[in-house]
Amino acid sequence: MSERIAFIGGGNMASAIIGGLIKQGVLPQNIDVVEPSEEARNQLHSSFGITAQAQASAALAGAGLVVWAVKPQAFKEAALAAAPFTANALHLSVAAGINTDSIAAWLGSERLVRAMPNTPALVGKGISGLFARAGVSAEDQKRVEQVICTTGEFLWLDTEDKLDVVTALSGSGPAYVFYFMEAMTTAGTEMGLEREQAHKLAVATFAGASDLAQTSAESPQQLRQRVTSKGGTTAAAIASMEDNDVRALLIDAMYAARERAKKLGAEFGAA
Ligand SMILES: NC(=O)C1=CN([C@@H]2O[C@H](COP(=O)(O)OP(=O)(O)OC[C@H]3O[C@@H](n4cnc5c(N)ncnc54)[C@H](O)[C@@H]3O)[C@@H](O)[C@H]2O)C=CC1
Ligand SMILES: O=C(O)[C@@H]1CCC=N1
Repeated sequence: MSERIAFIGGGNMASAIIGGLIKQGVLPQNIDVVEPSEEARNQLHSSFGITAQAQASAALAGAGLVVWAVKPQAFKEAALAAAPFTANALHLSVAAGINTDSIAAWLGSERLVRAMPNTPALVGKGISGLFARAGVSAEDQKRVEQVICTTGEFLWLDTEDKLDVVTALSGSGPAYVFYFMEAMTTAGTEMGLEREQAHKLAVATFAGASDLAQTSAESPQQLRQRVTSKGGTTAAAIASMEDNDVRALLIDAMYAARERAKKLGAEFGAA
C-alpha cells in the first residue's frame, strides 16, 4: 500500500480508517486530508502526525484512492471543490444515504465504491457493507478491501439499496447497543450498584454475549433460551419486554433509520 490516499473530511470515520491504515504500516506522509475545521486538523496532527489541508488543492492529484468521509449535507460542495484534482483516482464514499449516481455525476467518475462502516472501526472491530459501481474493476475492489479490512470485517452487496439496510442495521447499530447499555446501567444503579460496577457489568455482558453468538453454532434465539430458565428471572424480564413490544419497537427503529437514509439521499443527492 505505497500509493497516496486522500481523505475528504477528517472527522470520526476518516480517523477510524486512518488509524487502521497507520497500524498496518501506511506512512502518515502518504495520507492527504482535506478538513476545513482547524480543531479537527489539530486533532489529526496530534493523533497521527498528519498535516491536513483546509481546502482541496492540486496536492490531491497524487492520490490513487480518495475516501469521502464528509456528512451527506456537505458532500456535494466538497465533491465539486475536489473533483478537478481527483480525475484519475478510485473513489470510496462512506456517507450515509448519498447514492453513487449522485457521486458519480459530481465527480465525473464511475470508479466508485460506496461503503457503510460503523464506529467499532475505531478499535479494528467494525463491519462494513460495500457496493461497487460497474466501472470498478476487480483490482479496484481488492484495493478497497485492503483499506477497509484495516477497520474490521466487510461484505459486498449486489444492489445499492441494500446499503440503506446496512446503514440501519450495523451503521447505526452501535448506537442501539449503547442505548441498551445506558438503560441497563441506569437500572443497575437505581437498584443499588455503584455506577461504575453497573457500567462494567453491562459492557462485559454485551462483549461476552457477542463473542458467544459469534463462536456458537446455535442461533441467538437458542442462546437466549439457554439463559431463560422456566419460571426464572430472565423469563420475567423477557415477558416484560414482550408485553411492552420492545421487539416491534426495535424493528420500527430500524425502518426509521432506513427511511432517513433514503431521505438524505433524496435531499442532498444530485437533482
Ligand atoms: N459516525 C458514524 O457512526 C458513521 C458515519 N458514517 C458516515 O461518515 C460520514 C462522516 O461522518 P463522521 O466522520 O461521523 O462525521 P464528522 O462530523 O466527524 O466528520 C466529517 C468532517 O467533514 C468535515 N467537512 C465539512 N465540510 C467539508 C468539506 N467541504 N470538505 C472536506 N471536509 C469537510 C467536517 O469539518 C468534519 O470534520 C458521514 O457521511 C456519515 O454518514 C458512516 C458510517 C458510520
Ligand atoms: O447517523 C448517521 O447518519 C451515521 C450513519 C450511520 C451512523 N451514523
